[in-house]
This record gives sequence, C-alpha cells and structure tokens, in this order.
Amino acid sequence: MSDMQILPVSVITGFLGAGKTTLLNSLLKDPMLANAAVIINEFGEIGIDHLLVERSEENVFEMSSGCLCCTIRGDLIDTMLKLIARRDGGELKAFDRIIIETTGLADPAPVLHTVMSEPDLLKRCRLESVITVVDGVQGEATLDAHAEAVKQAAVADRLVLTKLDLLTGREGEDALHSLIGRLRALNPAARILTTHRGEATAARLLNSGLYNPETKSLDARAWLNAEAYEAGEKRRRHRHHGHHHHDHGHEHSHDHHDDVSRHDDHIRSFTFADDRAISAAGLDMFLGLLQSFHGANMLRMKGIVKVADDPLRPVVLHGVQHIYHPPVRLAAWPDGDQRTRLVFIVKDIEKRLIEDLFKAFTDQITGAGAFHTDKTLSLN
Ligand SMILES: Nc1nc2c(ncn2[C@@H]2O[C@H](COP(=O)(O)OP(=O)(O)OP(=O)(O)O)[C@@H](O)[C@H]2O)c(=O)[nH]1
Repeated sequence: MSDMQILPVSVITGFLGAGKTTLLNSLLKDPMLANAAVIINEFGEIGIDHLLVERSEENVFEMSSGCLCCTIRGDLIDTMLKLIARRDGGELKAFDRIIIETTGLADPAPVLHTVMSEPDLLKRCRLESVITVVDGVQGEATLDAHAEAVKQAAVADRLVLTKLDLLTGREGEDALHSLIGRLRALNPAARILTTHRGEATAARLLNSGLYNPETKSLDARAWLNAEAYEAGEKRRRHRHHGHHHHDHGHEHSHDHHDDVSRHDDHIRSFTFADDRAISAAGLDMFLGLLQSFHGANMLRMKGIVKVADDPLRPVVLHGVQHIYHPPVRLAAWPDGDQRTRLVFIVKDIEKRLIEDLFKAFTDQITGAGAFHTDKTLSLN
C-alpha cells in the first residue's frame, strides 16, 4: 500500500527549442530524481527507461476548437489524477515528486493554475517550483518577439540559461551580461543558473524552499526573497534618474537593457511590508479585488501575511494571475521580522495602487478581525 504523502510538483517551462528536454534528460540522471514521475505536455520523444513517464494524450497543437487553456487543464488534471491513482494502487512505484514539462509556445499560467487550484490535486500535490529555461543565444530576441516568453521568465522561481557554450569571446560575454540584466529586471528574485558545467543540478532547481512535505517547514525568507525586489526597485529608480555605472567595460550591455522597450517595459516588480495585521475577511477582499481588477496582469505574487485572528502564526500565499494557491498557515514566523511582506511581478500596474489597497484594509483593522474566524484561511 502506498503512502499518501503530499507530492511536490515542479513545472519546467520555456520557449520552443530553449532546451527544456535537454535539461530534463540531464536532470533525470540525478539520483535525487530516481523516483520522479514526469509528465510531458508536448510533442517529441524522450528516451527515459528507468523512470515513469506519462505522456498527456491530447496534442495541444492539433486542437481545432475550444479553449486551449481549458483543454490543457482537463487533460492535465486527468493525467495527474490517473498517475496518482496508479501510484496509490501500487500499480506504479511510489514516486516522490512530479515534474511537468510544458509545451514551448503556451502561456505557462494554465498549467500552474491547474496545479494550484484543482481541489482533487491539492489533496495530494503542491506546486513546488517553476523552472523557466531560457536560450542563452536566442533569449533576448525571443523576449523581444513574444509576450509569452516574458511571462515565462516573470513567473519563474529558477531561470536556467542554456547554450552558453555557443557564446564565445567578448561579444558572447556582452550578450550574456545583457540577457542576465534583462532577466534580473523582469524577475529580481529568481535564482539564475546555467546548464554550463553542470551548474543546474536537481538540488538547486527543485527545492524552492516553499514546502517540505516531510517536515511541513518552510524556508519562507529564502522563498520570498523580498530583499531582491527591494534591490530591483532601487536599481530601476537609479536607472530612471540617469545615473549609470559603467564598470568592467560593459557599457554596451547596460545601455542595451536600459533601452529595452517592448514587452519588458510593461513588467514591474516590487515589494512592500506592513507591520499591522489584516483581518481574514480583509485579506479575502484584498485578494478578490486583485483578482477582479488586475487578474490577468498579476503575473506572480507571494507573501507572508500577519492575519488578525492569529498574528503569531502567519499565512503564506502565492498566486499566478487570478489564481491563488490555498493559503498555508505557518506554526510561527520564520524569522525575527514579523511584518506582512508581499512581493509582486505585474504588468502595467503601479505599486502604489496595490500597496494602498492592502493598507486600506490594515487601516481598518481595529475590531474588524474579531468578527471573522480562521475558516476562510486555514488549511488545517
Ligand atoms: N549547443 C547547445 N545546444 C543545446 C543546448 N541545450 C539544448 N541544445 C540543443 O537545442 C535544441 C533544442 O533543445 P530541446 O532540449 O529539444 O529544447 P526544448 O525546449 O525541449 O524544445 P521544444 O520541445 O521544441 O520546445 C536541440 O537541438 C538541443 O540539442 C546547449 O546547452 N548547448
């Protein structure tokens, strides 16, 4: 009889030809993934024999009608539930994690939404990390041309650069510097790793620190990495004031990513903190308003929140667009900082709008929390 452990799910996304399958093949040689189940949501063959590979039945590119997102969703739910049922029934070996490789062209959001919000899946799975593979050579051209590529970079917990072997000499170095600068601006907190020289190992890519199913512990500070957003905001302000640091002869690359317009210009990342508690209902309302007014433009949000009903046990939240993972209540604050901290990566939304909205609810906290119980928020 298999155990009913909560299975971490990692999603590997990235543009067509970025190197997802190559990365996955190399990761699967790692003993850490000896018991991983892999779901591949696209064309192509992958030669893995000692692992469990489930291929989604639907071929998304062949669909002629219907909503692409809904089809991916239905297909993925079905594939995952069957896989888990076969595991639990002893038909498959008891895999300990699931890795989903998504199709290159698609917006990654539907896959993330499915894992984050499908009630039957939530009983057995947690979204652990989003890994976005970026072609080291074509990366900037792809970001210029495709809004999806920008979104893929913005939702990542880890960014993996491939094909660095093809970048040589001073030109290659400048191109890499420029690409990293651009990715950093899009997503300040994601760890950037390269496939070069074996740097992108399973341990570095898969354990995002969000949720350890064995200990139920959360390395919340590392996971949130609010400091990186603060540094990103400072960098942006600095650039906008026209003070450029040109060190190590990299003027070209700095100028290049300063000049970037197109899709990137619409992306903002920021963080704010609040030492007051919010009522459970206020938090629900805040999230509901974000969903209604900014859903499609909220690329990623994460937070540790002080809720009035139990300010000593903060709630961890994260969302992709209009979908939020069910909140998880921590046993205690993860570090000495007991303020609510929220981080956002958004498209065309001003920080002030979101910060003011949140603070409008904490301003009204006196007495309000008493009317609301834990039920809306607590997982257990
Ligand atoms: N030189 C070099 N080639 C690479 C590297 N990574 C991947 N490639 C090549 O790039 C091509 C695309 O790699 P895949 O791993 O198939 O990329 P993918 O993202 O899975 O592609 P799709 O499934 O089409 O979206 C293949 O020919 C790979 O051999 C790398 O680090 N260096």
